[in-house]
Amino acid sequence: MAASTAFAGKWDSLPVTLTPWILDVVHSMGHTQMTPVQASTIPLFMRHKDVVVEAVTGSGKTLAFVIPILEKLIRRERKLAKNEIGALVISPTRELATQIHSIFSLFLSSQPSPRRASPSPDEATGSDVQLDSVPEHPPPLLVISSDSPPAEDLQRFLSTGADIVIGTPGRMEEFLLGLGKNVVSVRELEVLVLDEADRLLDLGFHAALTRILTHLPKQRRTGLFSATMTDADALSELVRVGLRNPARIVVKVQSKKTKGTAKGTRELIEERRIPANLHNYYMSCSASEKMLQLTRIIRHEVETQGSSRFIVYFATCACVDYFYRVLAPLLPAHTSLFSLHGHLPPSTRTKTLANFTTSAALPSSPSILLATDVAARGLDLPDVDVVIQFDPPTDTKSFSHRCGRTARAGRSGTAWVLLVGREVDYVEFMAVRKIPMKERPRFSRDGTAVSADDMDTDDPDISRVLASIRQQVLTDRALNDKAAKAFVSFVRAYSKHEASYIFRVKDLDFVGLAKSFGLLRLPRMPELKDISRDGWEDADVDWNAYAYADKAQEAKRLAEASKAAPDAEEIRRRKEERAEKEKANLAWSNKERKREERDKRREKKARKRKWQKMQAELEAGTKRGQEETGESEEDGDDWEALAKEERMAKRVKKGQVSQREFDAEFADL
Ligand SMILES: Nc1ncnc2c1ncn2[C@@H]1O[C@H](COP(=O)(O)OP(=O)(O)OP(=O)(O)O)[C@@H](O)[C@H]1O
Repeated sequence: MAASTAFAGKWDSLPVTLTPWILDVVHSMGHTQMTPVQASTIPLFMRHKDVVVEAVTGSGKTLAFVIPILEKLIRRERKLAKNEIGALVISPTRELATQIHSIFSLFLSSQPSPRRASPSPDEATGSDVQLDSVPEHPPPLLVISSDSPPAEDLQRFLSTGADIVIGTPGRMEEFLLGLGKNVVSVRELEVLVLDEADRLLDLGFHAALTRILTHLPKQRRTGLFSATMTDADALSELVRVGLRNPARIVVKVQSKKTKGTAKGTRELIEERRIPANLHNYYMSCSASEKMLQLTRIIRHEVETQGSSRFIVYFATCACVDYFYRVLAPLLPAHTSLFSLHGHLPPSTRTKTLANFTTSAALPSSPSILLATDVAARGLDLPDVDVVIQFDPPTDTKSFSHRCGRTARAGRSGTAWVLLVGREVDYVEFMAVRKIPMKERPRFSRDGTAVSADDMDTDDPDISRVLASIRQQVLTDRALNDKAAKAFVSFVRAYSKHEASYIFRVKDLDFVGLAKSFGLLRLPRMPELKDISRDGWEDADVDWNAYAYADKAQEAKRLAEASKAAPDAEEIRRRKEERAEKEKANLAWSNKERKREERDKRREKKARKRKWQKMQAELEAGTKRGQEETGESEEDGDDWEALAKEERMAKRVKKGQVSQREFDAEFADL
């Protein structure tokens, strides 16, 4: 079905009636009307239909499955036993699972206290009547890879008797089929939801999901949700094995576009896979200018748009880790920086997200989260004004998910992506996928646009940025390690781009890129072996004296350096050792060569013997063939092949065919 992003009516217009306290919670969230995806999905999912739901980011998909799950469990005739679960939600990241868990918790903590129909005679006479304070529906359980062991999931389950379990695939499998196999009963399971289903498959959880699906009862309802539900083979396979005759719900966004013609302007309706209120921009600049333009976009957004909360996406964990350490002096004063990536411990990730979400971001004191794709999907971070993709994502679907962290639930937002050189072809690539982008020119120092003609003029601020980053790197050798690691990881990630005909390592401007990273020298890596180093200058560094800020790390470096510095005797010994090794290698390779030659000779002899034997058999067989009848087709083929071989052997003898051609033809005989 197609729908606009406008709201789709009040909650009481649903063809199914929601439980009053559920409706109260929805209203208390400030949601007076349903979004289109909620209006389409809730009645179907509540009415025992499997669903595959694709709707743009920030369109309210979470409530579209949370409400039906709660309604189904509330309406059960028999209460679930303590070891039974009624619903499962699986999501690809712990952050997203935690967010979904908190929404279920909000609902379940708002359920009315259970009342007994009439007090028992004892209670009626007693003055201190004890009402049952245990809620009818226990709080949900979260099972994610975290700092606690899987056994604790089970302990918490047994103590709360949760009906709804939310988790990541690996930990969920452990909970249901590993440690919890004989404890957790899925007999009564009514609903399974796979949130960000396509991502679950991209991350390689197909096998784990299939094992979980097979373990669950068949009469359950299943829902698949995502903003990018492509018809990938794996997804179709999942739908085939996990869903029964599902309803496919696709909520499309339509936006108006004015087109100028000779006769005036015309309004066109454009279908897009990003929110209608998202301003989606791209900027084309050189590699060395990327960092400078990033800082100028932020400044522009803060000063002219009043933006205060940003997410900046980088290609790898190492890039986030490094730029988090060196970016601050280039940003507006009083900026709070946060970093989030998959190599951080779970507890740090949780804390960072909480701090970013609650930081008092104002244009006078902006908050910027530097992140990898771990923060691309599903996260509902409030009031994100701007998303900047410093590096376009390797997975093309991530593009719309990253942009979708802003412009959520009808709010407006802005997204930028920085593209270098032929990467601008990405604009067309995304347009075909209904993700349109508008070009924005580069910013000059005073914040005005730089015309495309000035593209090649080197901005003096590029070297200022480079100098500023280098200056910081020089204060701590650890930063140099991080810079090199980030650079190498960037190049490696670049080679894995899905749109590989656009993002080609061989097109990378390594020198410009290295400048943008503020490198002190170019790292040793195969990709850089044959590049031109024009325009590159190593920083003037005394590498022996360049120290780690961390005292223990520096002491270790010095100790290793003194061990590593060889005296004359040691140099002579190493030389001899090397010569010995080379000799041994030479001897070994000679031996290897001789062995190969011997093997080849043996093979040749064996082939010859085989051929002679077959020739003899052929002669005998021809005689027999004259006496017998009814050869099988296969036998016939064999004889034919042998005859052909004999004919060809004769031609080899006459010099009409080379031995090599003969061998190639009959190599498998
Ligand atoms: N009916 C509604 N009215 C107004 N706001 C709503 C409504 N339903 C949900 N929202 C709000 O919209 C925001 C986005 O919702 P949600 O996170 O469910 O989106 P989503 O479609 O799952 O996005 P994504 O694809 O990025 O995961 C949330 O802040 C949520 O509180």
